[in-house]
Order: sequence, then structure tokens, then C-alpha cells
Amino acid sequence: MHILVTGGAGYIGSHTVRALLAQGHRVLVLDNLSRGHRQAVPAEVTLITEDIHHIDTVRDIMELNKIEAVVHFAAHSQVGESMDNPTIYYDNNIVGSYCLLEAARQAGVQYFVFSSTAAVYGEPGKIPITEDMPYKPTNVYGQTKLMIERMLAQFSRAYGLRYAALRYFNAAGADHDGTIGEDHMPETHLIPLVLQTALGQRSSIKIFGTDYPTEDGTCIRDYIHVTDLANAHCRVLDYLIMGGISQSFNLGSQHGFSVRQIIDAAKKITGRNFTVEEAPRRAGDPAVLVAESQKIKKVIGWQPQYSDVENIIADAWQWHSGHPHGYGTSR
Ligand SMILES: NC(=O)c1ccc[n+]([C@@H]2O[C@H](COP(=O)([O-])OP(=O)(O)OC[C@H]3O[C@@H](n4cnc5c(N)ncnc54)[C@H](O)[C@@H]3O)[C@@H](O)[C@H]2O)c1
Ligand SMILES: O=c1ccn([C@@H]2O[C@H](COP(=O)(O)OP(=O)(O)O[C@H]3O[C@H](CO)[C@H](O)[C@H](O)[C@H]3O)[C@@H](O)[C@H]2O)c(=O)[nH]1
Repeated sequence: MHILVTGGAGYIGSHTVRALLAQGHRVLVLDNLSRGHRQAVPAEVTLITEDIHHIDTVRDIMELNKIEAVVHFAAHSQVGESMDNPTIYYDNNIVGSYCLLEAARQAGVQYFVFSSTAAVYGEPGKIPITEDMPYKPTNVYGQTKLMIERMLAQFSRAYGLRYAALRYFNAAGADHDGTIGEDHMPETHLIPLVLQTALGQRSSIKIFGTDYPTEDGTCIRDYIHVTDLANAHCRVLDYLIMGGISQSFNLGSQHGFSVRQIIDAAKKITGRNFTVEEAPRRAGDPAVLVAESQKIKKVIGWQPQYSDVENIIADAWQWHSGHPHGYGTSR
């Protein structure tokens, strides 16, 4: 298939581009490089430096390249930033996704896979989280992703678009070959921050909150290897092409790890000791987020293969220790 990957120069997008190529698809990346890296896109893939807001240009690109499916990663995705500056989230995520969908509609694209998030559930009433639980996002980022899921449902109903919205839990790790990985600026995610501390690039890692109602008092999350996420996109595309119905799926490992457990595992895998500080809670952090991922297993047959937490940290460590400055400063 001819597939357009928006945000393909970013963290999860660049891993998915590789997985799609390995499946034999023809892939085109569209990324404005606002937060991505040219070096993350394989040399054999054309990178179009363009913004998803430009409906006419994006439609022409889709038509010219006979695009049949869009895999849509392009977004802003920092919870804290979304609360401090909601306008850029409404614009980049909601308006941008609307423009992309409209371009896809005009170009007659049939299939659409969307990066949604566990943040659509907010503070869940029970664990593990199933797809039918209430949507109560507690931050602007989660609200924008929920709005896009609703837009997709309407485009599907009215225009026949076939879509899947994939609600990732905590994406982590890096390609096992060590050549691509996570490079966000600023970095806010726990595992890269812990590993940067192990590398001596940060003086300490702060634990945000030690008084949560969990066994060790720190937040519990469900970490999913980025390669498992990438493979899920390939499987979901196959499902849609085979006539699968449009719907949303959780993508998690179904196992929860506390912040302290992640730090301890990182010390073990890196063989390095580093300073850990206890700090106040970070606003808006739910105590526990763990996915129930049985739906995608039943419907599509996907289940994580690489998401053992030590394996995730080992692959991430290989990337961070081999690329202490990420992709460098150039975009
Ligand atoms: N990282 C996670 O743990 C996580 C969890 C849940 C959901 N997600 C979602 O997955 C997707 C990818 O996340 P990521 O961590 O790889 O993010 P990322 O920031 O590494 O990648 C996003 C890419 O989109 C590009 N982009 C942003 N706005 C654009 C625009 N208007 N036009 C064109 N390109 C644009 C950026 O340059 C970047 O390359 C996002 O939609 C995010 O919300 C991520
Ligand atoms: O320096 C840090 C950084 C994080 N944490 C803690 O580590 C856990 C994981 O935090 P991350 O920032 O790595 O991830 P989040 O769970 O906050 O966010 C993830 O899940 C969200 C859904 O809830 C969104 O999808 C978001 O994009 C995705 O990264 C949280 O309890 C956080 O408080 C620390 O203790 N110290």
C-alpha cells in the first residue's frame, strides 16, 4: 500500500515507518520538523517538510502519490504544556487533524490510523482500563485527542472512512538495532530522564510524589515498547484493509510498574548509581494507569512481544548511551 505517515520524523512515527517498510509498504513521511528529526527518517523514504494544516497542499501530495492510508502521529503531546498553553493544542491537534482529515477526504483516502492516548480516560474508576470506560480527560492534551476520535467517528459515518484510534499507554524503549530512539526537547518522560541521569547529564532524577495509594507510594504506569506499538500499526492497517470495522483500541502491556521500580530497574541495567530525589506530586498525574489490552488481541491478534520492562530499558539505554545528544541539534 501507499501510506502517508504524518509525524514520521518523531519518536513513535519513525519506528512505525521502519515497521511499515519491513512489511513492503511504500511510505511517504510528512512532518514539519517542529519536534522531529530528519535523521530519524530512513534515507530511502521521502520526507516532505510540510504542515498538516495546509489542506490543499496535503491533498495534492496525497493525490500525486496515490495515498491509500494515512497513519497520523503529528501532534503536540506534552500534558503540562497543554495546560499552560492550550491554544497551541487546539490548533495543532484539533484544527491540524481536521485539516488532514479533510485533505484525506478530498483525496479519497480510505484508511486512517490515529495516535490516541490513555489520557482520554483521565483518572480511571477502576484498573485495568477497558475501552468502554468513561472518557474524562483531565488535561487539554487528552481532550484534544478525544475530540479527534469523535471527528474520526463522524468522518467514518458520513464519508465511509475506515479508521482505528490507538490509545497508547506509556511508549518507551527504542529500536533494538540502536540507531533510532527517543529525542524530545524538552524531555518530560520518565525513562529517558532516568537514563540521562545515569549518563551524568542530569544531577538527579526526581520522583514526583511518594504519597500515592500504591504499594511504594509512587505512580504506576503501563510501559509499552515502541517496537510493539510500531508493529500494532501494521496489524491494524491489515485489519482495516480486510474489512475490519472502525474502532478504538488500547495498546498497553497490561503490567504496571511504579516510578521506584523503573528507577531500580534502570540502576540494574545500566550498572550505574545516581541520585534520586523525592519531590512533590506533578499536577494532573493519576496514581495508576494500566491497560486492559484484550480487545486488540481478540479482534486483531496483536499482543506485545518486547514490552518486558527490563528489555524496554535495555533498548532505551543502548540508544541513549550510544547517542548521548540524541540526533544532535540539527533538524
Ligand atoms: N510518547 C508517548 O508516550 C505517547 C503516548 C500516547 C500518545 N502519543 C501520541 O503519539 C504521537 C507520536 O508521539 P511521539 O512521542 O512520537 O511525538 P513526537 O513529538 O516525537 O513526534 C511528533 C511529530 O509530529 C511532527 N508534527 C507536529 N506537529 C505537526 C504539524 N502540524 N504538521 C506536521 N508535522 C507535525 C513533529 O515534528 C514530530 O516529528 C502523538 O500524536 C502523541 O500524542 C504519544
Ligand atoms: O522526572 C520525572 C518524570 C516522570 N515521573 C513520573 O513518572 C510517571 C510517568 O511519567 P511520564 O511523563 O513518563 O508519562 P505520563 O504517564 O505522564 O504520560 C504518558 O501517558 C499520558 C497518558 O496518561 C500521555 O499519553 C503522555 O503522552 C504519555 O507520555 C508519572 O507518574 C510521573 O509523575 C517522575 O516521577 N519523574
